[in-house]
Amino acid sequence: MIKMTTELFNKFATKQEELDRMIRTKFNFSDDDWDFDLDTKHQIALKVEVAEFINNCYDLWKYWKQKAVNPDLILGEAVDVIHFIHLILNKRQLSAEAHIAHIIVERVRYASRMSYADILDDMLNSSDVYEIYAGLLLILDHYSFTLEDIEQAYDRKNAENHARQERNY
Ligand SMILES: O=c1ccn([C@H]2C[C@H](O)[C@@H](COP(=O)(O)O)O2)c(=O)[nH]1
Repeated sequence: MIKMTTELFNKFATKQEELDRMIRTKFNFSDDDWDFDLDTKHQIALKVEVAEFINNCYDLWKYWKQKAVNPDLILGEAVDVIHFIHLILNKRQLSAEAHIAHIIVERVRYASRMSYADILDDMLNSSDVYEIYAGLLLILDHYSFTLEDIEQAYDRKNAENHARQERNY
């Protein structure tokens, strides 16, 4: 079972804030723009990444497809979801411990669920970042990814996001 640690949660929160601060400065957004005006756009971004993640976990729901899933693509989409989750959570004034407690509540709720498809369905329909985070970690665990895999993939994508902005992609 993947268990998010306070240490890794804080690391993601900090690296996300560094990336987002650079993007805010580059595109001249005030803190208020970020917290309020851009909120809808952040919600859209999260939903789109969740859908892309689910589309790559197709062996859990595309009963008509036999091709093996691509673990690298699944992990890559998962860390895009994690970027936008931490972007949104950074707007809330809560400790890492409090955030993790919310994730655990959702994980326990999922434990009574029937299938992984039910979890994906919940993630797709949810606007609750804790529910999405808990579902994501359960699905990644199902594919045998570890917390270390997630950390490495996040670090790689975070560096790529900085590089993309440097070259104005
Ligand atoms: O304010 C932002 C905007 C984008 N991203 C990151 C999250 C994803 O890893 C990636 C998605 O970008 P596209 O591939 O959808 O362009 O950008 C942020 O972290 N903060």
